Amino acid sequence: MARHRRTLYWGLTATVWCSVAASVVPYWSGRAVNALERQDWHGSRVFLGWMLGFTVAAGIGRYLMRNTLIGLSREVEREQRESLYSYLLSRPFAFYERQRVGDLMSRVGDDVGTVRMATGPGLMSFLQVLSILPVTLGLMFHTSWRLTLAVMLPFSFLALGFYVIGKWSHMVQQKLQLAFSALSTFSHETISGERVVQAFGLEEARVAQFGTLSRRHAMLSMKQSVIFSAYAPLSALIGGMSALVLVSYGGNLVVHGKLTLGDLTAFTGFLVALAWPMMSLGWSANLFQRAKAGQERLDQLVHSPEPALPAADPIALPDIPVSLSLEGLSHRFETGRGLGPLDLHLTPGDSLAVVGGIGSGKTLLLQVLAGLREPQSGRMLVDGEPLSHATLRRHWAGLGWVPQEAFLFSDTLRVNLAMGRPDATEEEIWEIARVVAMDELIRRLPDGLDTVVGERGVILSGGERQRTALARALLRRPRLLLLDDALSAVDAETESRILENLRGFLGTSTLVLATHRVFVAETCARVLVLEEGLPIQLGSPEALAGQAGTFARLKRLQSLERELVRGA
Ligand SMILES: Nc1ncnc2c1ncn2[C@@H]1O[C@H](COP(=O)(O)OP(=O)(O)OP(=O)(O)O)[C@@H](O)[C@H]1O
Repeated sequence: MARHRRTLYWGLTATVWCSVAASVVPYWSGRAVNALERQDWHGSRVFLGWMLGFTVAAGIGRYLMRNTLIGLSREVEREQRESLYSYLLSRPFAFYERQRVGDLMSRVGDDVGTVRMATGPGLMSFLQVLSILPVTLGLMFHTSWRLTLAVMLPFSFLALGFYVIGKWSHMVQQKLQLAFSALSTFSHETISGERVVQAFGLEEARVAQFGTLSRRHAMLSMKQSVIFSAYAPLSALIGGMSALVLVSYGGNLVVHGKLTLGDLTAFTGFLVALAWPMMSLGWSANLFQRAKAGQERLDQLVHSPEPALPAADPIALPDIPVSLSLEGLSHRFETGRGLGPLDLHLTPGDSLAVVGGIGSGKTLLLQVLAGLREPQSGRMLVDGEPLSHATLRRHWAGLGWVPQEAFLFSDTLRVNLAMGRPDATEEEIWEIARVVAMDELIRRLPDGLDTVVGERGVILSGGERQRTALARALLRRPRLLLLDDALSAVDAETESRILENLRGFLGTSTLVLATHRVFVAETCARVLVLEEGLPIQLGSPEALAGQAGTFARLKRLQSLERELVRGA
């Protein structure tokens, strides 16, 4: 809000204007009644004129106040959402391993919304009370200090009531937001995995689980509504008590000639003018409690321990492939599984295949080489320089990384392909399409390169998505290409063709690929075999095939398998 001080001052000015004008109306109505009592027709008309004038002024002030303050809250909401969005995009890989998407969505959506309600309607009501109270109270004291003290006495209980209800509301709101986040996480997961849910007939169980979470959310919402609805009756009770005091004590003062009838009328107007702001004070206190709980959750999110990624500035890269060295590198999880310790050296233009069983650490190694995962011990040198926060963007600028799960955006094929090279020409795109053997496919698509591929590339098959992801990486002409089982969904024949094409296309780029297929590994100059995260064999495929060990065993098995397939 501090950034919008000027708008805030304008809003505050409009609020004061509106409140002062509204508070003064009863004063003129009192004077008009007194004039009528004296049968001073001219005076009463003048006073009624003033009344009308201030009512119009209050109306204009109210319009400006709402326009400025509610508009400001929408602006602050937009800024908060955008800054959260760019905050999220500047988080490293480790941050996302801890997060649940549904929870993030509920924070960026719901929690930001609670903050807006406080900075908009909440703040406006609060400012209205602050500005209306001194003027109205001043006029009331000026008219009769005895009656002012008497009618204001019940209002002191209101503050106590609001305090107790506010504390309770904050507690419930924290639980409510957690319940909403659980609901949102669960539904996001179910909808993302909808095919698995349906294929395994899990609908009923998921619906029942959703029902449990939804009931908890509904129960807490009801509780919050009950708390919220306590404000109005409490305010009405206190307001009623004040009116009772006004009629009994004020009437008594009029009877004994200590107060005029006009003053009593003015007091009624003052009480009406005070009633709404006093009632809305409870409402705005509740909004502040909700916003406090929401902002606490947003603060937790933006105080993550991981440092932000360095800014993505344009980088000029050397025109030669990368050299990489891993020295005593290790990354182990709490379970003891993981990678390393490992020493490895890759000269510029080297090609290495990483082979191993399920969970042997292939993906982890590629994530470390990609600079996505920081190793717990040891270090990685890129072109002889340790990879650090300062050199990370430089490393990424020359990197082509194709993960196991190809991720496509719900845009055209062209946008998905040219994501890392928006300036790529039509010829370049087609050249790459031929390398990854998808030129035929593109021609068959209804709008060719301009076909929209749907969410996560739903209109493409797994193998087609993988080839698109590979083409996207190749279009960048990377100095280092990392393929994490990137063609696992492509048939063996097409994979051989793509690898053949790749050899010609890549030229001297440094290549590391993780694979389960021996014939893929054989296209590389060297093979590293991992077991339980440890290197158990390293050498040329020919040398490893001649040694007794995992690689030779895998080669025998897979050759047999291929013979059988060919025979069939
Ligand atoms: N975020 C994580 N938290 C805990 N353990 C993990 C995490 N990521 C990976 N692991 C563990 O580290 C080990 C190596 O995982 P990795 O994904 O590198 O295997 P992989 O060789 O690529 O397997 P696959 O061939 O099945 O893809 C596995 O035992 C896995 O359970």
